[in-house]
Amino acid sequence: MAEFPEGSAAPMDGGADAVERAAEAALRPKRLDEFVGQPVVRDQLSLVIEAARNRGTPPDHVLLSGPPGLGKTTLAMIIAHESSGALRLTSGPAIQHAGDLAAILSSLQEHDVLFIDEIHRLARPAEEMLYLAMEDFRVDVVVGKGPGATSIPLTLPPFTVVGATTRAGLLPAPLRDRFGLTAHLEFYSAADLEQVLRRSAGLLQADLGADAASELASRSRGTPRIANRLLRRVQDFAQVRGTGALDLAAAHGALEVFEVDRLGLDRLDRAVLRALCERFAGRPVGLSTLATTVGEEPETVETVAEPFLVREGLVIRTPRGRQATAAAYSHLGLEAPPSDVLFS
Ligand SMILES: Nc1ncnc2c1ncn2[C@@H]1O[C@H](COP(=O)(O)OP(=O)(O)OP(=O)(O)O)[C@@H](O)[C@H]1O
Repeated sequence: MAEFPEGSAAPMDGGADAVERAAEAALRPKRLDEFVGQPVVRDQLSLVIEAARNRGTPPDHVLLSGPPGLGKTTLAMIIAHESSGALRLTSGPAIQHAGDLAAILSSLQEHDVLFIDEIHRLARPAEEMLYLAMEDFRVDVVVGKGPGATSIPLTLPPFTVVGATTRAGLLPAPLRDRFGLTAHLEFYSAADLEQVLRRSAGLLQADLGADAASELASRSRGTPRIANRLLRRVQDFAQVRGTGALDLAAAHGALEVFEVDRLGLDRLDRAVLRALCERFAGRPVGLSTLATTVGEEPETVETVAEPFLVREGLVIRTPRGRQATAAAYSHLGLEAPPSDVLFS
């Protein structure tokens, strides 16, 4: 299991390199009152954390769901910070065997916050071990093999599990039920993203123009991670090809170089839309066929591209598959097929 100093990055984004991750970590809010937007989730967490603090117990287990880059890891770090616990990070795919989880659980200290990213990908035996640990603060450690194996019950100190998932629907009900608080993170409004950008520019000691902030906010796919990345690309552009100022011209220049379109869609988003509109001519398409067409994993299409395209009304999910809407055609500058094809 990886342990990271508070505020450092989790090993969460296969595509981001170490430099990007370090830059991301530097911009992470450390306290709940620095966390922008998501007022419902913030309010719920603040209540749970304060009540636990008053009781002298760790906060109840928390499940965070939502698309990538909306702040799940950041919130886990904040929960640890606000409840004066140490943060321990791991992920569902990193736990291959129940023994891996037993080792992690048996090393926990009182008030630790155990963050399990992609918790929907935990193997079944580990999942069952986690039920017991979350409910009774107990783990059965198996010693030896075969008929001579014995199980030694181990009492764990009180701790908090923060689970993160992009696919809450895949979590088995018994695991979901062990979380005292389930919070869903929504895409951010442009106004919230402007605030994220202003805060990040302040930390980077960069003077971000108001119109540049507003332009970047509206092109960040409702996602703070993307807003922060765009900000850094605007800094690059301003430094190399601009006047040094983070103004609207530098924002437009960077957005063009990095092929971010009017709605903030990126290469994968547009590939999905093009496949639905051109290749499949507006007919419903199954997820795996769509993923193969754009050369991505089905899970990536479903969790990374699709939620925003659906929110923007460019794609709809029907029982027969994914379908482009008339707005998708219009966004790509294509003529939409007759409505009896589009909504057949
Ligand atoms: N509400 C927020 N206010 C300010 N910054 C935020 C907020 N949410 C996220 N960020 C910033 O966005 C970046 C990505 O956030 P984070 O890593 O927590 O997302 P995530 O949901 O855990 O993503 P993933 O599912 O890919 O692991 C971080 O650098 C963080 O600083």
